[in-house]
Amino acid sequence: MSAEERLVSADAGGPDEQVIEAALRPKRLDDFIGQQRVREQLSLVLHSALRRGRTPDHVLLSGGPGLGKTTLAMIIAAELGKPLRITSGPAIERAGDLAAVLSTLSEGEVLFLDEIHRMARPAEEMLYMAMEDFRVDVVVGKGPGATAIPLDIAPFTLVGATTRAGMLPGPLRDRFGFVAHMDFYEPAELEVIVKRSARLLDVRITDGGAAEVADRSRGTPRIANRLLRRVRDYAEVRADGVITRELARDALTLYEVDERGLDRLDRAVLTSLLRKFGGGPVGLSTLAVSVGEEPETVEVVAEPFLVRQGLLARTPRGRIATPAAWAHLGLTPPPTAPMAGTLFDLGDAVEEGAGKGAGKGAEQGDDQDSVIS
Ligand SMILES: Nc1ncnc2c1ncn2[C@@H]1O[C@H](COP(=O)(O)OP(=O)(O)OP(=O)(O)O)[C@@H](O)[C@H]1O
Repeated sequence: MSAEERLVSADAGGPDEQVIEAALRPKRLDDFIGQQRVREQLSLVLHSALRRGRTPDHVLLSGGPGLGKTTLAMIIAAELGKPLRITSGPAIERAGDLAAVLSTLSEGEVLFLDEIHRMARPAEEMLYMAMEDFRVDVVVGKGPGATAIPLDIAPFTLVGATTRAGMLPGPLRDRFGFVAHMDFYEPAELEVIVKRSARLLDVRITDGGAAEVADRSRGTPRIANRLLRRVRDYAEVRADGVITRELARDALTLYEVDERGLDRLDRAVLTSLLRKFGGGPVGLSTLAVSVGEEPETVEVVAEPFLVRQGLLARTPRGRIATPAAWAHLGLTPPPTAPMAGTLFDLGDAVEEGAGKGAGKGAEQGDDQDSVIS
């Protein structure tokens, strides 16, 4: 099962979903829900630049998919009253691609560079100079006869977005005057987002209905909006169109999204770990075979959320279930289960498992490169 096929995937959906997402985006900072510290800090950066009549510092937004980075980039342009140009790291394969974008920017324009960590190296170096001096060197010709022609560009604000801040080279990160880390949202914040989206989609929802959708949305607005649309379908076909808590619960049970936001794959991995392997430790490949999936799918698609929820830990000896996993699936751990009846320090287990080269004599070699995402 790929990430795109999952209702609870935080990755962007197809073109149809993107049209709906665009309609649901808050347009101004005041409408942006949650991320209070980021919002306040950003508001200061933007408004002080506006008062001074200068372009604000470049902004780096880091955080998982679907948390609102694109939305914030659009809001930044709107607050500044400037146009927004959108491109992405993978679209910039050569320095010339970047030069073409930079040289056509108008004064004060906001350039949104999504997935900035995936930009080609030579383009990255060109970007350093553009960010600092609003100038690029365009190289004409090849070999010994090549000449660098300096080209002035209009002062602009770069908004870079990345899901992997750790992969950005230091010199690039240092050129951003403001770095914002976007966290997962609290259920109460998601509840407000769900209600706002329901209003825009002309869907009737009770407080309880919104809370139920929010609780199952894995801390991510994109997932909340997607679940809301599926629950709306259910409400329209099977009921009178109003989303109550009970209806949301029934609908999401039908879509196999449980009360903590786990879906069928997550639960299959967890169930197998508990029922077939007594809670572990078990190696990634063995666990993946037991649920009929590729190891990569289990590792990339299912595990990060299970780890985040404190249900599964990656250790040098393999994957283990935490006491919370037994409780979530309503099962009693056997006395031999890892850490049964003890207080479980997830932090230690995670760190051991994540360390490079950790666990040379690990029970399952396929767990050694695991990194907690
Ligand atoms: N704080 C928020 N308030 C209301 N809606 C939000 C908020 N954050 C995100 N959304 C909604 O969630 C959806 C996804 O947001 P967005 O595209 O900005 O995420 P992203 O972080 O850029 O994702 P990706 O990394 O995949 O590009 C949009 O429909 C947006 O309206």
